[in-house]
Amino acid sequence: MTRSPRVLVTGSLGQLGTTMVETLRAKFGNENVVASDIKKPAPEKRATGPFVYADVLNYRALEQVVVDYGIDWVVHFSAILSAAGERNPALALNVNVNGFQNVLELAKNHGLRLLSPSTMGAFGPTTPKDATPDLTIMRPNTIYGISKVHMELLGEYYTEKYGVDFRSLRYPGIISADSPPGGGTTDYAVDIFHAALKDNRYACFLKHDTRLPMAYIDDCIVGTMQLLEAPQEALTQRVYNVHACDFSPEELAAEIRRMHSPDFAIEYRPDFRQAIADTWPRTMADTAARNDWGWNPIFGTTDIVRTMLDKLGPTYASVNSSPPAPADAPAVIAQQV
Ligand SMILES: NC(=O)C1=CN([C@@H]2O[C@H](COP(=O)(O)OP(=O)(O)OC[C@H]3O[C@@H](n4cnc5c(N)ncnc54)[C@H](O)[C@@H]3O)[C@@H](O)[C@H]2O)C=CC1
Ligand SMILES: CC(=O)[C@H](N)C(=O)O
Repeated sequence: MTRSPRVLVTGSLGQLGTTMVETLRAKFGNENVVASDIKKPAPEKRATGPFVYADVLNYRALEQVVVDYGIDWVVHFSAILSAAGERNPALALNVNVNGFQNVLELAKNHGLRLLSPSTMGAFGPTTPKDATPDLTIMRPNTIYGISKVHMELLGEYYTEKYGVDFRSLRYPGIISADSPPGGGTTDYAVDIFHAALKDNRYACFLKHDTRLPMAYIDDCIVGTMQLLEAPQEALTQRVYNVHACDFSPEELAAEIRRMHSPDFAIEYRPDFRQAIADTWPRTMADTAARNDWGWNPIFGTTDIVRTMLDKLGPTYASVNSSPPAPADAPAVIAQQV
């Protein structure tokens, strides 16, 4: 392909889609990246390039976008995450299974490259928890995990049977200051920064010692671009573990105390998300991703904490220094963060 690929991003208004669209547009040109979701974009997002309202459950609507815009590649980010999925398993099953099947059929029928991320949540309680390999026991007990195993296997099947260029990475929890998380078990690792800067205290929904794999958004997006652009012949498998760092809530809180405030207070009130986290790996082995297409994350826990505090700090500094809002004014925090 000599011209820039034309890329469709589903779920473009979610936590990862927001940054992925910006990155793709910077690389391939605004007009070559079509953002889509079932929400209304803010005017500033709409201004940077094409946006279409498209439900991934509607095959014809997706196909029309592919035909109208001459799409070559699809980055499929529409999904219902782990905690939201346990709240509404029927919705998660529908979006994650039927939505993915639609996108996969589209890739088959129109010769598209398809990147659809998986997750550490595709592993389950009987999976080895440390240095979890790419190939191991996968018997998740969340609807999110079950739907992602289905996605991985079906993608591989379409590659084998129909030659679809399907690619996937099993992300750890992703931490970003730029867009809010969408209903996952690792959301605490974003929420904690907002709470630290706003109130200097946080009530964590996971236990103090729950160690999970994590990555900063910049590493996540760089790695996703690397896999998306890798030559077919470099890929020895279709689905890759990626790991950047791992920590527990108490370790994260200690770093926040060190870098932000020694008085930062955290209490632990585990809820239903603890049972989900308990089934996930503590660390993942990602040698194949490093060897095949150059996965090489640079943000460790300390870097993440410093970056999150630096990026979010100014917003809260201005909020905290504002005069008290009148009782009937809308919440400033909700508007700005
Ligand atoms: N954020 C994270 O920590 C991780 C994310 N992932 C995966 O990365 C992908 C993106 O995740 P996030 O951006 O965090 O999710 P998110 O929940 O922030 O965004 C998902 C987007 O999908 C859209 N969506 C939902 N139903 C739809 C439908 N029927 N049609 C079209 N769009 C629909 C939502 O409106 C939302 O904007 C997902 O596949 C997720 O499983 C995997 C591991 C970690
Ligand atoms: C790890 C994920 O897939 C996501 N962040 C979630 O917690 O559901």
